[in-house]
Amino acid sequence: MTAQLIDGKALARSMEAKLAERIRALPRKPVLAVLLVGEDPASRVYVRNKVLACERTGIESRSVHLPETATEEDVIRQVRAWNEDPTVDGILVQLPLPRGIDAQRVIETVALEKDVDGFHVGSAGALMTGREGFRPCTPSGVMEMLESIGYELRGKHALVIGRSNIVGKPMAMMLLEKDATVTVAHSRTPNTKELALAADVIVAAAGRADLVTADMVKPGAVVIDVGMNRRPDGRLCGDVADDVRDAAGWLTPVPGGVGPMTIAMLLVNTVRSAEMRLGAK
Ligand SMILES: Nc1nc2c(c(=O)[nH]1)N[C@@H](CN(C=O)c1ccc(C(=O)N[C@@H](CCC(=O)O)C(=O)O)cc1)CN2
Repeated sequence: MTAQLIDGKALARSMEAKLAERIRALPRKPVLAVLLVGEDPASRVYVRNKVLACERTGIESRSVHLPETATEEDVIRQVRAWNEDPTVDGILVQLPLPRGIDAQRVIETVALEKDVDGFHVGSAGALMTGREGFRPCTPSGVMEMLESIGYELRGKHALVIGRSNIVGKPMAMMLLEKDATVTVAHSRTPNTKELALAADVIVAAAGRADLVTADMVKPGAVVIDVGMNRRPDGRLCGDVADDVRDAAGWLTPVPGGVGPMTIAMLLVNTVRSAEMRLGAK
């Protein structure tokens, strides 16, 4: 069996086109404020891709780039300024932040109604209790990808590998909300292979190349690769080994899978925030 690929880039582009239409119906462009701190090369790429996606869709992005030497107070001052600016609909602080800056404190400073990353504890609580709120972009993108193939999660066994606040935990909540039976494995889980072999859906989000191999995958399973790693030769790869193509039924590629969908969902959240602020929804 060769897995069918779920093309995240194509799905993201079709979502952008629909968003562009919604934006044209608004009295002004939605505004996304983007804060990058330091010189992390990957973060620079992601922020650039977000700004480009905003341009394609008709969202105004306002970027601020603070130096590596910026203090936590510098970062918080910038976030507070955007909180108070009524023309800003969404605030994004690119992670990771440089060492010495308490990322959680910065995230909690973002006004809940502008938390388009969905990382604020209030947004996390809303997700946990099934209430309305902004949801983290990567797991939301994964849910869109599953929906795009018409996958019915009810009663299925889903394994999430990774327990981060921005992917693993919210991913588990969203799968649970759709009536999947969810297991979360992590670095201390002794029997990840056994759990994976029993899973209909595997979401690999541990940040380790080749973590999921073909011998861990039930034939026909859906395998979602959230990993973003670099091989020693510089090539980008996910957490899922190449040979999984021969075992899975569906597979997301890296690049061109979950990454572009993460950005698309950020745009969705930003447009939704603008619509709420402008009374359009
Ligand atoms: N504030 C946030 N910080 C981080 C988030 C986030 O959702 N919000 N998630 C990750 C990084 N991330 C988004 O910022 C992200 C990662 C990868 C991609 C992407 O499109 N990747 C491309 C390949 C890009 C490349 O060439 O390197 C792909 O997969 O095709 C988008 C967003 C951590 N930080």
